[in-house]
Amino acid sequence: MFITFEGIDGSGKSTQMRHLATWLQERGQAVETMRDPGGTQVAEQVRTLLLDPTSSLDNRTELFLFAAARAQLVAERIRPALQAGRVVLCDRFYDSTTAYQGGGRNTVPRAWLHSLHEQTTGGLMPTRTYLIDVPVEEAARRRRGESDDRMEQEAWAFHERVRTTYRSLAEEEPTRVCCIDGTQSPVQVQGAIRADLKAIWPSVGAGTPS
Ligand SMILES: Nc1ncnc2c1ncn2[C@@H]1O[C@H](COP(=O)(O)OP(=O)(O)OP(=O)(O)O)[C@@H](O)[C@H]1O
Ligand SMILES: Cc1cn([C@H]2C[C@H](O)[C@@H](COP(=O)(O)O)O2)c(=O)[nH]c1=O
Repeated sequence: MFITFEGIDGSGKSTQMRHLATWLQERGQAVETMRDPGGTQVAEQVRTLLLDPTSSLDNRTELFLFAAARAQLVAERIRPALQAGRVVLCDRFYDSTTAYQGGGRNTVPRAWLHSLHEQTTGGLMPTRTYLIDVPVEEAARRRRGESDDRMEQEAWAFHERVRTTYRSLAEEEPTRVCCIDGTQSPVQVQGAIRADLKAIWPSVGAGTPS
């Protein structure tokens, strides 16, 4: 089972992934958590370059660096973990490229992004994706006081385009992308995620409740 968490910066997806990992582990599942970009030595180095506010990157360079980090993460960690029967939880994945480099920057057409993903990862897609949807204002409020990485310094309109693209992905792929109202309390958001997961994976809810 491969589950990803998506949303604009500050939406609360990392918080939700942490809580879901704990819940699954309490139910006896072998869980591996990771983040994209990152999760391997090489991909963490690429992440540092990508998110450094002083990095001046051409849009195409940025796209290829995200794709390179993901290729490494898939080869080194995600595929081996899935093959070993573990549950993989990943903070962001390919949908982030569609939303940020596609919707946000309009770097290259969507079909081109798909074929880059096919070539670099074999087209691996999550079983289920939780899109934590919050308005841009709310996400900015939640991020206040935290260090701003390069993408977070983008203009308001950029983040609006990213959010719009995410929401359209949820409409286009309702069997994979589950859009959750992220303005609710963390407990309520987690409840919605667990309810959805139990519906698509009934045996997971049968474990000892926390
Ligand atoms: N449902 C919520 N309501 C209010 N605050 C929240 C909620 N979920 C998370 N937060 C707070 O918002 C901030 C951002 O949360 P988190 O780090 O989980 O978001 P994120 O989407 O992973 O952010 P980023 O993409 O910037 O890493 C944290 O201070 C967190 O405690
Ligand atoms: C995978 C991926 C990520 N991004 C952006 C989205 C965020 O601004 C950062 C990652 O930071 P986070 O704290 O881990 O959320 O990178 C992107 O633009 N394209 C991608 O493919």
